[in-house]
This record gives sequence, structure tokens and C-alpha cells, in this order.
Amino acid sequence: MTTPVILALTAGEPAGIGPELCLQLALEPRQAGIVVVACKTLLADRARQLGLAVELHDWHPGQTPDTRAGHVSVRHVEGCESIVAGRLHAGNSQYVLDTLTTAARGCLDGNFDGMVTAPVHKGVINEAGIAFSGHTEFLQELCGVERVVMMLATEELRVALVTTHLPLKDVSAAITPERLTQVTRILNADLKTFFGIDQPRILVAGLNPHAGESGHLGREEIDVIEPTLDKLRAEGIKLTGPLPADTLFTPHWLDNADAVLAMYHDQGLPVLKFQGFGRAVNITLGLPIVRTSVDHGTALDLAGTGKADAGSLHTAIRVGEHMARCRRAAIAGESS
Ligand SMILES: NC(=O)c1ccc[n+]([C@@H]2O[C@H](COP(=O)([O-])OP(=O)(O)OC[C@H]3O[C@@H](n4cnc5c(N)ncnc54)[C@H](O)[C@@H]3O)[C@@H](O)[C@H]2O)c1
Ligand SMILES: N[C@H](C(=O)O)[C@H](O)COP(=O)(O)O
Repeated sequence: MTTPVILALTAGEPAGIGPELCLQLALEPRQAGIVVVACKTLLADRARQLGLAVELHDWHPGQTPDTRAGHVSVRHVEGCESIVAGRLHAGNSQYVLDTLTTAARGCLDGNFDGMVTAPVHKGVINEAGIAFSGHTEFLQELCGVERVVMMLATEELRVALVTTHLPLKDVSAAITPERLTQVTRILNADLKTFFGIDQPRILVAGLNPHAGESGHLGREEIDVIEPTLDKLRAEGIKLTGPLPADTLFTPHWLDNADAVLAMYHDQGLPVLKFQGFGRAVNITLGLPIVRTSVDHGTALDLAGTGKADAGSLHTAIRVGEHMARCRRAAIAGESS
């Protein structure tokens, strides 16, 4: 019998839907051991507000998480100053980041096999005076790696990004040969490791309308993207592009591809979310730990109502568990 996977689940922004999604999940029996990383008072209060019969149990490293329906193991984190659903409070920001640090360090120390994150609110963390652009960048820094890749996925479509959370005006300068090379190599390697694809086929979008129209609508394709893709092809990576982004997301191309590499956040993610919002997963590739997340934000308008859909959280946990098993297998293979 294989040892059960233990995943840390951070509850995210206290004013958002994250805490109640974690509690909804706890109403069901689970295969994976889930440890919710959050303030226990916040969880107890939200359970009371929504009339959810969930028992909270303190969890400490080394213990087996409770997987029974109606029970949840909690790694308590101090510092949550306000627990009002729907109302942001900048004083909670350090607490939110502490939940991420606790989960990530627990993964690095071997206490967790991976981490799954409920949504945080980037704006309120910045209002607290803490520069924060997303979990992706935060975990990259915490884990001390030069490059990571954001990829969102449904059963039918995978979209990875060359650039993530930055103003649109800065995107062009950020698409350098070095970044494109690192991102493509990580995507190619992790599609093999975690998705069992021997020779991934990756479609690469151009940056400009019509992929630059032979240089008449922008030169990034000619100056940066095409030469970089040629070098990567010489390494054996199967790349098609740069393709015009407006027609890339059609069956003609997608039917023969394993992933799309988009140049920036709102070139790729609106298509993915149109296709599968509510059942997609957000994965950070290239980290030394497994990290998956929901495809949605804090939904302050729904917080405390019990109406939030847990579909994406289910996907994030299922994919996180699968990736954790793949990582175990990869490590076992290396050491044998
Ligand atoms: N993984 C993350 O941490 C993550 C992801 C996306 C956005 N965010 C952050 O969330 C905040 C709010 O972002 P936004 O308003 O653009 O997006 P949002 O996803 O919070 O909300 C967009 C719309 O989708 C609805 N919605 C979201 N999740 C839902 C769910 N589970 N069930 C039913 N309906 C749902 C909301 O009610 C809203 O109408 C921002 O600060 C953003 O940066 C965080
Ligand atoms: N870009 C993500 C999305 O649109 O779903 C979201 O902002 C979360 O990003 P992080 O995982 O970096 O927080």
C-alpha cells in the first residue's frame, strides 16, 4: 500500500470565499490527507455562520490528518485580526502571507507532499505596504529559484504564460530570449514529469496582432521569439509558432497539441477561463515543491453566503495529489 499524500491547504484571504470552500471540502471524506493552514477562530466562525457541522482538530507535523467527513485537521496560524466575510482588512495581510510561508516551508521540510492555495487578495496585501504580485512570484522567491511558470489547465486545455503579473506596458521588455528559453524548458520538462507526455507538443503564441504581420505590426516575433524557438527546437523541444493568438485557440491547432504557451496573462487566461472557469487548476511549474491553486479569486460578493462553487478547489486537490505522487516517483527513480 502506498503512503497517503498529505497536502497543506491554505485558506487564503479571510474576507473571501477561501475559508468556506475549505470547510465545504471537509464535509466530504477524502483520499488525500488535507491540513488546512489558517486561523482556527476564522474557520470556526465561518462554519457557525454557514451552519456547517465541521469539527476542527489541531494538527502538528508528523501527525496523520483526519480524513473523515465532517472533520478537518488544522495547522493554526496566528495574526488574523478580522474575520468578517466580505470586508477586507489590511491588518490581515501578514497573516495571509504567514499561511503561505507555513505551507511552503512544510513542503520543503517534508511535512507536506504539496500545497494547494485558496485565493488571496493581491490589492489588500499591497495596501498593507507589502509588495506582492501573486502566489507564483512569492513562492518563486521563497523557494529561491530563478524562474517558475504559471500554467492553468482543464481536462481539455493547458495554457502556460511567459509573463505573469505585470502591467501590460512592461510585457514586451520582459519577453527576453533568456526568459522565453527558461519558461519553455520548464514547461516541456514538467509536462513530461507530471502529465506523462513523452514528447510534449507546444503551441507558442506571438505577442502582436497576427504575430507581428511580418514585422509590420511589431518586431518581437522576428527579433526575439522566432530565433529563441529555433534554438529550443534544436534541443529537441516540439514547438509550433509563433502563431497569431486570435486563431491559435481553435481545434485546427489545439487538436494536435498538449499545451499553449501564451506571452502574457490576458492573452491566455481569458480563453482558458471561458472554456473551463470553475473546474480548472492553476499550477506553478518549476518549483522544488508541488503547488496547485483554484482558478478563481476571492469573490468577496459571495463570501459568507455559502453559494461559492468548490469545483475548482476539487480539481486543485486532485491535481495536487497526482503531482505529489509523480514527484515521489521521480525522486524514487533518481535514488534507485
Ligand atoms: N489564486 C488566487 O489567489 C487568485 C486568483 C484569481 C484572482 N485572485 C484575486 O482575487 C481578487 C478578486 O478578483 P476578481 O474579482 O477579478 O475575480 P474573482 O474570481 O474573485 O471573481 C470574478 C467573478 O467570479 C465569481 N466567482 C469567483 N469564484 C467563484 C466560485 N468559486 N463560485 C462561484 N462564483 C465565483 C465572483 O462572484 C465574481 O462574480 C483579486 O485581488 C485577484 O487578484 C486571486
Ligand atoms: N493569475 C491567476 C488567475 O488569474 O487565476 C491568479 O491571479 C493567481 O495567481 P497566483 O497563483 O500567482 O496567486
